Amino acid sequence: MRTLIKGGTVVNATGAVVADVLVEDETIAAVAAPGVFENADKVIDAAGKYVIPGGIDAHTHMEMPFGGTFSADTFATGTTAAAWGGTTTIIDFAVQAKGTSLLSTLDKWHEKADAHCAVDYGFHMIVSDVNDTSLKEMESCIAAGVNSFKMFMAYPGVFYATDGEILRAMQKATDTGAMIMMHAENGIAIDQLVAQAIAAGRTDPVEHGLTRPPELEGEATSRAIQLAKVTGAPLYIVHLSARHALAAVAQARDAGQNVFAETCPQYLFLSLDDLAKPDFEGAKYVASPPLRPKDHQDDLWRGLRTNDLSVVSTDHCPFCFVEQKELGRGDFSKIPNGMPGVEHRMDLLHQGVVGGKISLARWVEVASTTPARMFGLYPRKGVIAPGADADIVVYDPQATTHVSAETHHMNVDYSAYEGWELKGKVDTVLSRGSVVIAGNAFHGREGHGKFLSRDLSQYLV
Ligand SMILES: NC(=O)NCCC(=O)O
Ligand SMILES: [Zn+2]
Ligand SMILES: [Zn+2]
Repeated sequence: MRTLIKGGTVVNATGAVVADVLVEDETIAAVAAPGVFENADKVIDAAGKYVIPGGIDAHTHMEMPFGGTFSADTFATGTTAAAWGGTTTIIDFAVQAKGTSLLSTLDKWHEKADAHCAVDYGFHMIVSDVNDTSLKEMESCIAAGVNSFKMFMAYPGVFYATDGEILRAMQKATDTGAMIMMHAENGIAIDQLVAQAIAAGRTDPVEHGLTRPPELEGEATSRAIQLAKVTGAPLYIVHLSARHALAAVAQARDAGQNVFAETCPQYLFLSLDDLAKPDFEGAKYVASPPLRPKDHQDDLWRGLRTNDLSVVSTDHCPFCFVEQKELGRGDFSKIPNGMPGVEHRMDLLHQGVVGGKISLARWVEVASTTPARMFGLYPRKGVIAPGADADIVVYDPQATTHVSAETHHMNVDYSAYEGWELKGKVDTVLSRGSVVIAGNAFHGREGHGKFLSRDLSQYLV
């Protein structure tokens, strides 16, 4: 099957050029000057549109157990929503429960995801129980294509790891060539602030933000960086939200350390003001780290330009407002942490292009190319080039995306961006050569997505 994507502006992380893209079966066969290829089984007219590598969302949580409930998207609904939004690969987190093994956890996540995903997917592993067995099992995870391990300096009693445990896991990562991903917030100090707020009767959602001050994200980020330096492990700070943490990352990078960081659209576009919305509405915006005062946003956009922030992922972790966020009415600490977003990352980031905050090429780089490189998928993913998987988005920069819970495809009853009109729209999406989105129709299928066994030899970008 030959598909020709004709006359679009092909945008890679290296720049843009008007070209035709020839797809043969699941793979990009050639990129050439317009008109070079004549015969194809199917022609997609991309004139006036961008032709970009499919988005890679390196941080999602489908069906994730949290706070006595599960995030609301299944792998089927979440990857379908991802496809609608131009994301053709997700990397989700398998979550080790304390007292269980990493390998049984991995089996469990395969059971949830295999044969259900609409686009390709991989896993990171959350290590919440560091001991001799689980450290040894990290090697088996790597052999099974999972070579990035998330640890938590937050959530004491749940996912929290002590500095000693982190140090041991980092040593293992250094020995095996794995990546440590860090949720960097000082959970011990935060828990005290949370208890004090509840005791004082301060129970509204905004307290979630006020009890997790940016200094405690900055402190934990610095501590993680020092532990990584001592052990020699590469470190990837997830969902960085605050300028304090960004400064620590920038300093380490300037000093030549292999420290990387991602931020998320919610930290670029939303703020503590959203958490402060009345009538419990702020619960929709409870995620950790919390939304910050608006003046952090300019620093994050600058970090994206300077590459101190290398990736934008969503941390998609949806909980329904009516039935799930409700668990924390009267006690903000019981609101399930997480926000929906997998469907709108590409469009939201495109607003950064429209507003002159990042270039077109940088949009593609932070949303697709760098996550591919960082997590061992490049050049199979993250680039429009011969030999790459034909994961391609035809993006119309002139059309408008209207965001609403009434029309989105995520399995959640609200949108954090309700009513926003975004400039630009996903027009057509190919996943390994198959058209999964065309105009306003979904042509994909549950089970089309394949598990991606990843190799981290490319992580130093
Ligand atoms: N971020 C969040 O609030 N929920 C998802 C779990 C995590 O990434 O820490
Ligand atoms: Zn986290
Ligand atoms: Zn997360």
